[in-house]
Amino acid sequence: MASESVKRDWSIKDFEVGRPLGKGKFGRVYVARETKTKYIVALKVIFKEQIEKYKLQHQLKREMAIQTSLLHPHVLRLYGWFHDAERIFLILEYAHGGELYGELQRSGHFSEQKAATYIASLTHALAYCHEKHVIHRDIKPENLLLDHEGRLKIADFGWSVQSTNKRRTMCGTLDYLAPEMVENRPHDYAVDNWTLGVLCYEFLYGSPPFEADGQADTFRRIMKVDLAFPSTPHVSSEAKDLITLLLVKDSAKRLSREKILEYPWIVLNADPNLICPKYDSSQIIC
Ligand SMILES: Cc1nn(C)cc1-c1nc2c(-c3cnn(Cc4ccccc4)c3)c(Cl)cnc2[nH]1
Repeated sequence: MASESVKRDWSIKDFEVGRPLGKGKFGRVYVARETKTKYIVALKVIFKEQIEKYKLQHQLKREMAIQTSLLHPHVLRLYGWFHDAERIFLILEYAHGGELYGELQRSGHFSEQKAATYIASLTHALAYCHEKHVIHRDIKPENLLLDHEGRLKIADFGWSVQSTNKRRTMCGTLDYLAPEMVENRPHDYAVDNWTLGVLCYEFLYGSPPFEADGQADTFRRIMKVDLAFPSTPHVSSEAKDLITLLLVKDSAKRLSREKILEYPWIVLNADPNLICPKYDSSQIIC
């Protein structure tokens, strides 16, 4: 996709569209093959009518601008886009390994090695995003994909923002919300650190730490940081300590990205073969 990805006049004729991969509220994602190069991509099809109905033009433009600008091995690439009368097409990197959420549902929970590898991958990706003043704000297992070697890829920047000023107003989805987002207070990069704590817990126990029957109960549990660790032999006290250092109500006191990557449980368990701090100059960036 190297030279083609800078092509300005893509159309649906440039692709052989295959099976649907998933569906979101505003459209579906299909696997597709670029006809000339045979390059496999994911084609996200969004209906203009839906975007107009929910007044999401600005959010979609922001998602596209942000994801196009991000170049990191653990962030799904947005190679380009095009549109016709009814639809907008996003040409996305295809993640051959599918949705991490499906793997978590099938296995029930991950090993400490797999959980630490995914948390380290996410931390590198977030460090990169935060350097570019991007807060994802909606990291959850449903937005995480895997490549053919099992490397994690963050997808769907629909709720991310380019944060030039320090604090932002609220949005986001339930179980992964930091307290400052639940209270609709301005928030910054530290919300993604909280989410790393929620995800580490969910990777190891199979469900998020503040899960409850209704939204009000989940909100209350988040605000109280009502954190409990079921007794199980497959989760070490070191893992629980890391989660506890991330799920801190005061955002300024959450473990920093640098400290996460140096944390002994991460260093001991993460697989360096599946973690890419960044693209190096020798890698061909399509
Ligand atoms: C599923 C699946 N199974 N296998 C073997 C590969 C995949 C795969 N899926 C993707 C996908 C993919 C699919 N659905 N979704 C979820 C979604 C759908 C619509 C709007 C927003 C989010 C992402 C992508 Cl983008 C990019 N690459 C993908 N690869």
